[in-house]
Amino acid sequence: MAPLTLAGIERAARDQLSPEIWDFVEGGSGAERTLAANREMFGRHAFRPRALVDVSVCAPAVDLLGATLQLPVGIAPMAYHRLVHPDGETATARAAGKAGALLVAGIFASRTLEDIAAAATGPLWLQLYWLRRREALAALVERAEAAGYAALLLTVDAPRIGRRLRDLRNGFAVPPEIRAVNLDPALMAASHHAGQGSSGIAEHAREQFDPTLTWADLAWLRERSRLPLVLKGVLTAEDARRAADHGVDAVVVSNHGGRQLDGALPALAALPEVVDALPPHIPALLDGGVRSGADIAVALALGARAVLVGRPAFWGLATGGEAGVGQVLDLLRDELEHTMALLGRPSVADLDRTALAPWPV
Ligand SMILES: Cc1cc2nc3c(=O)[nH]c(=O)nc-3n(C[C@H](O)[C@H](O)[C@H](O)COP(=O)(O)O)c2cc1C
Ligand SMILES: CCCCCCC(=O)C(=O)O
Repeated sequence: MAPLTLAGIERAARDQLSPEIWDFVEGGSGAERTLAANREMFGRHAFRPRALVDVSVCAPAVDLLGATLQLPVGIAPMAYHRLVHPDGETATARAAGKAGALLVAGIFASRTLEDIAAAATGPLWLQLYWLRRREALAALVERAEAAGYAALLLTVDAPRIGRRLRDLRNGFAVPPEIRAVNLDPALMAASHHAGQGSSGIAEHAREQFDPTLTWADLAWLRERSRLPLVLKGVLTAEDARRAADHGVDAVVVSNHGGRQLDGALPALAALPEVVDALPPHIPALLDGGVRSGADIAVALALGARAVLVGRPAFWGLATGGEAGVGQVLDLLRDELEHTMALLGRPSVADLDRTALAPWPV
């Protein structure tokens, strides 16, 4: 029987992957408090269902930066999809397109930006880290525009890589046959070697990520591209207001899936203050701990325009390539429509804070 929950797909994925890769995917930073809290926050909300509403048609479609998503879900940017399946990002792109979901390809994609774009049939964004070598960034932006990417997403919660104890203990390094093919190999050398008590990921970031990045630098990126700009890693009202002041087009409320600052606010807890601080024309997305359609309904009710899922996409990819990612997205769609029907809120516009109450303790 096909898995009935994402947890079933997660269990199957664990059997497919080596312990080191499993730890890299699943792990968080420090004591993994934020990783756990991302999930726990969803359990703090109860639904307030309304009766006698016509729910014969439940429509989860939303508009996002000029595109329609049939499913208010995107696949979060993740490095190296080929770590978990030989087809890598092109399989993910095909599955996202079929499901009407967004794909955010990562700067450390293991397939070329052009191959990913050719496989994509839905909205496609490119994620960037701010590298010290700005000319490498500029070249990527130019390629992304030419290949038809619809937005640039800049990750702003990683001036350095979080202390991921599992990776440090495992001495995790990216296997030599898996490459960030869109970047000069010389830039990526450190990611393939783990020093004593370190990981290749941490070494690479120390060498290549620019920790001097500030709000003033966003103008440099704006000058190089007319694509909408999305900031990922906003957790406070203060930063949401600054993002709006700097003309950002959308933000992702995210703590990087608990992989960066351990002890940072759970993403769902930060969502209302960010939404309330943004002007209505700037949408907020949320990622971190979304594992079911009911979770998506909670996030939308708290004001997210859409959610991103990270690890679940890798579970699907590991277990079945394109079909596996499709299974994850189809499950999320079925569960979301089911929740909307039983909640008496048949469209996304009906999902607002009146749909929720604090879970009674
Ligand atoms: C294996 C893995 C690789 C990731 N790589 C990136 C990346 O390259 N850039 C980035 O902005 N976020 C990266 N993330 C974070 C995700 O974009 C996202 O914020 C997080 O996975 C959401 O939490 P979830 O996994 O609980 O859904 C990565 C996450 C994982 C699990
Ligand atoms: C080798 C480059 C660093 C990849 C970092 C990927 C990432 O953001 C993650 O959370 O892992």
